[in-house]
Amino acid sequence: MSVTDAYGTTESQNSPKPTGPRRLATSIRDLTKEYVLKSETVRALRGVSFDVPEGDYVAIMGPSGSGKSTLLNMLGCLDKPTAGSLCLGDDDISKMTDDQLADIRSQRIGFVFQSYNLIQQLSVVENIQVPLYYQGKLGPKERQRAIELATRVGLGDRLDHRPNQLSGGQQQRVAIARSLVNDPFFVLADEPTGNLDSITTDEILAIFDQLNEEGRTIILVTHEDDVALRAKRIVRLKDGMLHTDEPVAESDREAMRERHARAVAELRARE
Ligand SMILES: Nc1ncnc2c1ncn2[C@@H]1O[C@H](COP(=O)(O)OP(=O)(O)OP(=O)(O)O)[C@@H](O)[C@H]1O
Repeated sequence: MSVTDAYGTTESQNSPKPTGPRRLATSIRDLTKEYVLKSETVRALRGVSFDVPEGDYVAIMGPSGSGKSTLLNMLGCLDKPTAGSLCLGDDDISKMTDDQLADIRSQRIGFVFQSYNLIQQLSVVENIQVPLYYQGKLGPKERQRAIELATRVGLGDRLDHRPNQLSGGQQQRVAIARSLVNDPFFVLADEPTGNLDSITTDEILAIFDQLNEEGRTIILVTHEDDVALRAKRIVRLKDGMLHTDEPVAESDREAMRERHARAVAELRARE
């Protein structure tokens, strides 16, 4: 299946990005998801609509049961909506076959999970290459790209280490590098700092800041206000509906970055 962008052009990994109006990384319209159980139907999403332009940095929040994981599953092409649409470029995932969903999931979505989800038997470089493996792309060029990404996230001196020889923060860096290897529509991060201490959380959020400054689109699910306030925009779900969708003022983002940096400096001084 070819993957086309919002202008109908087929994208390749290195295709130059056209200038002009901002393209959409994803467009969500009246997204509805119902789970049919024996005795009841759970309406997990009830008509959610919003767009994510390329280069945006969105935090998705909401109380337990509000539909965040359900939305994340669809953004990650792990599940299809009951009604409504979710477009990645011009492709609506609700119209895709399971095979097409699997292709787009492995080729154009970058996942970062709370629990890193690395393969213990593989080295840092090999873990970063895993999404390419599923496309049969494992030549020297791809290995070089994985090495560059490892170096990019500060693991240039850990290329042959296994996950169990790395700290939690280093493992999450591997996961971030892996998420970028396919030049994804967006990086989809599910509570990426949930298992990390505050120093490491700040380091990981700094990597996201940097990636976003370079134009990467980031969609992140979090329960933590401090993490959400590093994003450019916060979408809140409530009872399966979009409750609020608000930009984060640059001054608030900067204040949060400074607060994190101060906290890290204080912790380091105590060590
Ligand atoms: N596979 C499923 N079958 C039936 N109901 C489900 C299923 N998955 C989720 N739900 C229900 O859909 C609603 C939304 O769940 P979801 O997991 O998306 O919420 P959430 O915001 O991610 O919650 P949390 O923050 O606790 O992870 C809940 O009422 C949940 O019980």
